[in-house]
Amino acid sequence: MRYGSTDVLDGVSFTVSRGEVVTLLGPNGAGKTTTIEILEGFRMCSAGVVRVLGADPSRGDEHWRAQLGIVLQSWRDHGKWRVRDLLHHLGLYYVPYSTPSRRRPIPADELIDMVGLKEQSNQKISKLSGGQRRRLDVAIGIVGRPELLFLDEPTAGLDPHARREFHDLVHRLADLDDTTILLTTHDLHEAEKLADRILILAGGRIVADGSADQLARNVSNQAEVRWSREGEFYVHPTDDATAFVRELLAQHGDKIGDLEVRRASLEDTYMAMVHRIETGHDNGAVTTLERNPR
Ligand SMILES: Nc1ncnc2c1ncn2[C@@H]1O[C@H](COP(=O)(O)OP(=O)(O)OP(=O)(O)O)[C@@H](O)[C@H]1O
Repeated sequence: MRYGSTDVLDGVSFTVSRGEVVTLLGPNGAGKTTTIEILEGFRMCSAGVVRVLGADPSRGDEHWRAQLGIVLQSWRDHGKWRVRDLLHHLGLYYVPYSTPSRRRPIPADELIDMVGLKEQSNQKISKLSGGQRRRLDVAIGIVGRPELLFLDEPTAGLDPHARREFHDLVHRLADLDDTTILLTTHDLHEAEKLADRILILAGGRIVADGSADQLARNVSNQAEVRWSREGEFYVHPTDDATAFVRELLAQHGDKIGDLEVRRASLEDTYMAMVHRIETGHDNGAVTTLERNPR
């Protein structure tokens, strides 16, 4: 993908299966929004082939568009509308696309309940707080019970409680409605919690593709074993934590306490991979690993 004479995406290639929750991570300016906008049909790519639900997004018709849910990074419209009225009104667009297996739209009151806006349902949108506005954005994104949902930094501005509720909602959409979800976030804990699969975009290309656990193991196979014995605390790095712990217990049995095995976190992995790209120590290969069953 090229803006003017600058290539911002180059050779980005991935497939997402139905019902999968995929998180796109990457530093500011890596091209996450550009990627999502191409998939949504909002931006034409300058080269390459893109298929979303079987269609070229730049030529997607109304029927194709009705299968998608989109939550953009930010938008500020409909200030004079009241929450319930807007959701009801937007829902009407999806009525012709309802099927026996996928009832469309989600009724406004059910939706309001799902995103935790019951107390604000009759409030004007211009009066909502930033976090409440974000919940409304998510409600607008899912009103048509989408097959495929794009979420661009959906939890920016949400408090911890709202964030947790949003995570439950994502799991519910994926598990109960078999919704395929592609989201971007800068919150690595969130990525780890939500994603079946993580794609890391850096330097205009995908540098890693796998579950959080698999990515961590790829960066470092070493685990850290921590324990206490007779009031002393110990730490030992090892490539085979299971064998080490077995031996430790065989030698010291009941005297071992506070046993912990720690692996590299997603943050360690992410930092290492992005650092490799930014310092030019990358070999150009994509780290592709198995997927994580939810
Ligand atoms: N309309 C545009 N015209 C020219 N360049 C653009 C345009 N939109 C984005 N870019 C550039 O393309 C690159 C990728 O931007 P993009 O918004 O896709 O990144 P991002 O990964 O979503 O970033 P962030 O995490 O900051 O949201 C950046 O270098 C940006 O400056």
